[in-house]
Amino acid sequence: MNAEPWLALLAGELRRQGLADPQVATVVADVRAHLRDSAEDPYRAFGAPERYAAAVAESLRGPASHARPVGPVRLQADGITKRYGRRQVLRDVNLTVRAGQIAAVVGANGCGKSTLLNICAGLISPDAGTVTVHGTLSHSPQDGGTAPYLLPDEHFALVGAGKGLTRDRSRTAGRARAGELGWQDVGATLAGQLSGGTRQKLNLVMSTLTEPDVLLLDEPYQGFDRGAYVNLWQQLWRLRDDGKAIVVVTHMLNELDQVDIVLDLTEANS
Ligand SMILES: Nc1ncnc2c1ncn2[C@@H]1O[C@H](COP(=O)(O)OP(=O)(O)OP(=O)(O)O)[C@@H](O)[C@H]1O
Repeated sequence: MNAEPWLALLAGELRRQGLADPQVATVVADVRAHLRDSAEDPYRAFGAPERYAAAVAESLRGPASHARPVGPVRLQADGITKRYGRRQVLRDVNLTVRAGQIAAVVGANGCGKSTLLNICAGLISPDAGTVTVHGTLSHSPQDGGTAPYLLPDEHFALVGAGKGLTRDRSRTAGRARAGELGWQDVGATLAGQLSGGTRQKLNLVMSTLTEPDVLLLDEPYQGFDRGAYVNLWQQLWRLRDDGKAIVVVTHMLNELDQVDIVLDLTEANS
């Protein structure tokens, strides 16, 4: 659908909220890119423009004021630099996340968010810099990660087996996590035949099933409807309260006041 009328309303509301023109342009460009990539209806993805604008404005006014108890460092990325051929993607990026913290990695399309997550997950090497992980780690990539000819329960069993869980316990735990995301009818549909949003929920459940100390999530809400999106953040806040260190790549700026660290890679690389 044509998202431009919704984006025009958003821009007007952001200005009314007191954002400067460059900030408005950045927010609108990010949202436009997200809508283009996801092909989602803006009302479904972001809700009413005035409400989204109000939430973004509140996020940008400052980080969460409530002090939260945090634990030891779980993930430390120091001086991460990466180039692909001539293209410098990451330049001296630093990120420290402690137990009980959520870090949001934000920035324009192509600024290196997934690259940073892949480096933190150990999937690719940086040209310079180090990543130290204290504890177990799980990574939920932006796409892929599920096997099209396996059932959701079989995914749970495979992941659970890695942690020594029986098939039954894995299925029970997986279905419970799925239920928290509003996915109740985990049944006989192969992963390849699930809707995109439901497949993303499967990805997310697999990532959290083993109770990792560090959870890396790359745009985990893609294809989610509004209810599932809300459930996702509630699940992340619960995991944070349980002492997990979470890094989430997001284009959804309205939740930034609910995270502990914001790493803007567009700014970091400029
Ligand atoms: N294996 C690769 N080889 C060459 N270039 C790559 C490779 N992977 C990523 N890039 C490039 O590096 C840049 C950063 O990509 P990355 O996927 O990390 O960005 P991103 O911030 O996650 O983007 P988006 O918001 O669109 O998901 C892009 O220009 C991309 O084309």
